[in-house]
Amino acid sequence: MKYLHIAVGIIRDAQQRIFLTQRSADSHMANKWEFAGGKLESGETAEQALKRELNEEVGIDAISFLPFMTIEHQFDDRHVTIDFFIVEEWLGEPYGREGQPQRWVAQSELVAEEFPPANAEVIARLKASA
Ligand SMILES: Nc1nc2c([nH]c(=O)n2[C@@H]2O[C@H](COP(=O)(O)OP(=O)(O)OP(=O)(O)O)[C@@H](O)[C@H]2O)c(=O)[nH]1
Ligand SMILES: [Mg+2]
Repeated sequence: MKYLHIAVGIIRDAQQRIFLTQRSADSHMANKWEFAGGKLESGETAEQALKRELNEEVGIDAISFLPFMTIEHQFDDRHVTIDFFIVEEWLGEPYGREGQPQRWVAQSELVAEEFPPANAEVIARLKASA
């Protein structure tokens, strides 16, 4: 069993829209929509990994972010711990820097089934507070 620690950013603009990217066809949870982020490298804190991943994947420099929730999820082949952060201040304009499809969605219109199952509780909480 693989144990992964992941940091992801829920990038939210002033109109309460959230920036999503689509996972590639050959990745775990292929074609699902996601919040940008990825695995902590050795020696990194979740905050450091978040900043690095947001720069690599969506081309922004995160200026301020707050912990939103931490989820543990058991997939068939891996156990993940995901630290979700709300990101509301950044430099640059987010885009799919690795060529991945992107879109902005109103927080109230997020659809849980479009994301990996590990995200269910996060989506429910975001919609409840929209
Ligand atoms: N980035 C991201 N990963 C998620 C989310 N929800 C979720 O279950 N995951 C899972 O968490 C893991 C994150 O890995 P990743 O593929 O983004 O990691 P990474 O950017 O370091 O990728 P790499 O090692 O392929 O370069 C995957 O198993 C992915 O399916 C989410 O909202 N965002
Ligand atoms: Mg990633």
